[in-house]
Amino acid sequence: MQNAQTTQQFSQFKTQLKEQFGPAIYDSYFDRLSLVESSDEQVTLCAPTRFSASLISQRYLVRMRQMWSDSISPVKNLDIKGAPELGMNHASASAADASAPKPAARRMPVSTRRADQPRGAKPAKAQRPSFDAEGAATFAQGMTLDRFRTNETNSLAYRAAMKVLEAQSPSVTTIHGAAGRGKTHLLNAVGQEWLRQRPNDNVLYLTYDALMADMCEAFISKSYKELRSFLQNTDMLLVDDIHLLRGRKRTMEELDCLIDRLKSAGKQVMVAGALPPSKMAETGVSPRLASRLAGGLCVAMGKPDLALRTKIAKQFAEEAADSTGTAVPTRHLDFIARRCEDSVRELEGALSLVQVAAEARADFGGELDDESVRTLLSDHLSKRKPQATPEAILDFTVKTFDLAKDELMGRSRKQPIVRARHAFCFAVRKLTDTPLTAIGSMIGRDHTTVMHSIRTAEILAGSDATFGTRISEIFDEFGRD
Ligand SMILES: Nc1ncnc2c1ncn2[C@@H]1O[C@H](COP(=O)(O)OP(=O)(O)OP(=O)(O)O)[C@@H](O)[C@H]1O
Repeated sequence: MQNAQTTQQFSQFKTQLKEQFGPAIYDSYFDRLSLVESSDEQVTLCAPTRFSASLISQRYLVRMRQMWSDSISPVKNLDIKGAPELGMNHASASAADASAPKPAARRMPVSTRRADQPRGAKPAKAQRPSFDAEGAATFAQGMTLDRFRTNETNSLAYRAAMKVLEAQSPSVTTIHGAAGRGKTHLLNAVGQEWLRQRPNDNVLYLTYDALMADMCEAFISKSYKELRSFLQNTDMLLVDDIHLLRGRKRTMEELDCLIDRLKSAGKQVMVAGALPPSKMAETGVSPRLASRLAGGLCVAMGKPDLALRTKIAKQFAEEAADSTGTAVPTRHLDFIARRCEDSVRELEGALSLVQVAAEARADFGGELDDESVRTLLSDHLSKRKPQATPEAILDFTVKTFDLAKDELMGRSRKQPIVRARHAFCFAVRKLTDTPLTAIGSMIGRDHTTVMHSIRTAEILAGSDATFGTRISEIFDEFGRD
């Protein structure tokens, strides 16, 4: 903790600042300053953001240093740093021990991601902090490149991110896709990897909150010029959730100029949003900004397929097992990966719930059974069950057996194809009220063949584990357990 003397000195200093500059300037600039370090050599003050630190320094530093020396004690150097630079939470900076060693200075971006998220503990989407907390945040620790799983469904976005990191040519890269697909993760991963490779660079990670906080501050203190020069002093810019800026005319104008300037200066800019730039203007993003983005590389973050969801589920479970000692069985992971189709965030939510339930069971020496997992996730999953129609079951069956529709409907007697036909007939019969003749006509067979298929499927489901699993997958998909 600060000792009583330094606390008192700092409060005296703030009173003088108020008297000297008047309440309006005091409220805009000095009120949220806190003391980090105080010695004969050095006084360090902390402002909530790097922008406010740079603004106050440009305008008032010389006079502040003089005032400190005149009224508190002679000091060689007085500095103002943004909380992210100091690697500290501004809210806690005022309570920091002024005599404690200064945390190592880190070049941190203006970022709204909090740094204290445990690896793999929860869906890593961080809460959006308030203005006061803005300067405290940094990249989400768990959103690193090595934790980003890829396959063909997100390979375009991943490759584009690698190009940004290679920085061979100035570029503006936009990644777009629905919520929870991994755009923020990739942005955070690129920013962290960039800093790892180029530790002296200024990487600026802007989210809606961070940008609006800076814009507000610039508006209150009439300092758009300073904000501009602060933002332009960056080596690589990351902008998240750009679609949220819709309707914010002035902010979009500033951002458009910033991207233009950075691009002209040969810097890399990477942007994430819900929609492709070609559609952004329709939803209120300024046409200029949208067209600037459209002129760069635009790639979609695709919907994760089953293979990718399974990879992510395994990674999640391994990390959770490492930290808790409780491993969720693979069959539960497969079930969750099959059922959470739309977003990785939703997948992580379901995994978290099952992980906690598995840990709770383990506390009493038990294991989670299939029924418990289904019950646990029933709210979560029931709304997602597609309607069981013969056509939907046909589509899903060919996917499950990894066949083309033509093969299942054709004449081949090869075992995997015949088994897929049995599974299809069985599932349609059990899951719908479709008559045998109608099932038969879908696959070019008569009703006696369909009856035979259903009987064979019943026997195989009990005797052949692989076939049984595939039947369960079809039943899981359409909801009758
Ligand atoms: N390919 C992936 N590998 C590992 N984890 C992933 C992957 N994709 C997403 N995630 C995880 O899923 C969660 C949601 O991802 P993220 O926040 O990046 O989504 P988003 O596309 O930015 O969503 P929004 O548009 O709502 O901001 C995060 O915890 C993230 O780490």
